[in-house]
Amino acid sequence: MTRAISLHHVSKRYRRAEHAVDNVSLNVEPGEFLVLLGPSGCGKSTVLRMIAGLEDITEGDLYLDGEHANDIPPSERDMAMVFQSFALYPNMTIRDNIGFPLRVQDPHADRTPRVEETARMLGIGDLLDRYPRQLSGGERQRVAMGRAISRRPSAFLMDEPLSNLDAKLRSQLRAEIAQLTAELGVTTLYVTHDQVEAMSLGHRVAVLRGGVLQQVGTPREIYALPDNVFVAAFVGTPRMNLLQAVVQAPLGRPMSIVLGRQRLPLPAELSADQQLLRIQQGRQIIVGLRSEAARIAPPSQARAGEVALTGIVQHLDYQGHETLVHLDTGSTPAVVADLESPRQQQPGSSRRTTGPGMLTRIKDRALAQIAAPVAVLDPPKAPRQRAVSAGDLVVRTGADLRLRTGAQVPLLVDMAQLYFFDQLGRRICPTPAQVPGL
Ligand SMILES: Nc1ncnc2c1ncn2[C@@H]1O[C@H](COP(=O)(O)OP(=O)(O)OP(=O)(O)O)[C@@H](O)[C@H]1O
Repeated sequence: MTRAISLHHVSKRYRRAEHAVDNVSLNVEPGEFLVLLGPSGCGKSTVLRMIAGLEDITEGDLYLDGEHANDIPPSERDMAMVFQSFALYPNMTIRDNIGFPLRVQDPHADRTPRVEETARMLGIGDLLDRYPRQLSGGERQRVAMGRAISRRPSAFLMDEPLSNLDAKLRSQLRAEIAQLTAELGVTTLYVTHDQVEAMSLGHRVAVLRGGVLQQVGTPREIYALPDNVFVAAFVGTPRMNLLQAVVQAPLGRPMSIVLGRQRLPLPAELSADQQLLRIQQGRQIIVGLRSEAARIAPPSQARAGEVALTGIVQHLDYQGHETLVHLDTGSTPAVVADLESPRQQQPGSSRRTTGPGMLTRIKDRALAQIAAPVAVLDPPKAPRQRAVSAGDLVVRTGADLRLRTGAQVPLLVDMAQLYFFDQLGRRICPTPAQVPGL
């Protein structure tokens, strides 16, 4: 049997500390693979542990198959957890490790068929008589998985099970986990801070920040229609470029988006989506563009819907099959609070910042209005003193394009691929109707 798991306005506070999990509501369908994604400390493990019954729920309700489950003891929830650390019994063989939950369930039952079938599914059938110390990290994590699945629980709760493994093994085991859980058809909640893992594994992904659920959707929805700048910046590699901008909508003249010292003209005939920007006239907004939304090419090669900018090459990030070009276009990146690895400014940068006091005040004010997104913008008309920077825009090019740092290059931006977010970081457009194939 596989379970439906439902959280209704669930919060967790550890003693008097602030919320580790704040008013999370989430439905996981039977047989679904749902990934909880977010930076370190955002409350992912706490959500998982509350579902497992290892943590009390401070407020709100948990339902398992529709039954109120806040007070059901962990042993009666019929769930199996897999942790980051393998935690195998060192003095037991692999056979006994995998069979251990079955022994607890029924000491007299013949465990052999189930243990051998489980080991076969995980490709460790030939390791059953070894001890954990005689296995590699990947093999040990397979055994840990085997122990979780041997008694066929109704749900798997996996807490960063692959994070101790090297990249190659991680990607191999990721594929195996996807296959295995699909084969077993068991509801799975999987915690990770790795967006690549989340996007490749989850039927749906739930993004958390600071204990607050930001967005739940299929990987495609999360990538194509991020609800706010946090999700936009957290999902996708390289990170979405997020630039501070101002909307100019003069009466009787075409609208444009001012990005520092350059501007993006909008067509005279605005799409329904672009009309939504009109009410932002004169306000600061955030423009988001993924690195594939702009290309290095002269205005003469512009296709319909592309507009020209220029940038100065700051840094070339050679990736083998492509190069990521870091450019300075004279605009100012928006700061997204709580991102694990915000884009660093290079040493020597003397760009004016708002300072920690100001940042905190703006952030607090934003949080007071909405519990979710926070973007921090420079105050309007802040004098900009720019020196060396890591650039404000990253663009992909073919690896064979020869560029040198310091050179000015022409850019073409595909206006159809832009995202616009309001001052608090909430998406204004595109609207779902504008994104085909979702
Ligand atoms: N037992 C505890 N007592 C007090 N605070 C705790 C406890 N466990 C977790 N926290 C706090 O709750 C918040 C959420 O922690 P949690 O472990 O759920 O985050 P996470 O997203 O899983 O992080 P990571 O990816 O680093 O494991 C953090 O601020 C953490 O310090």
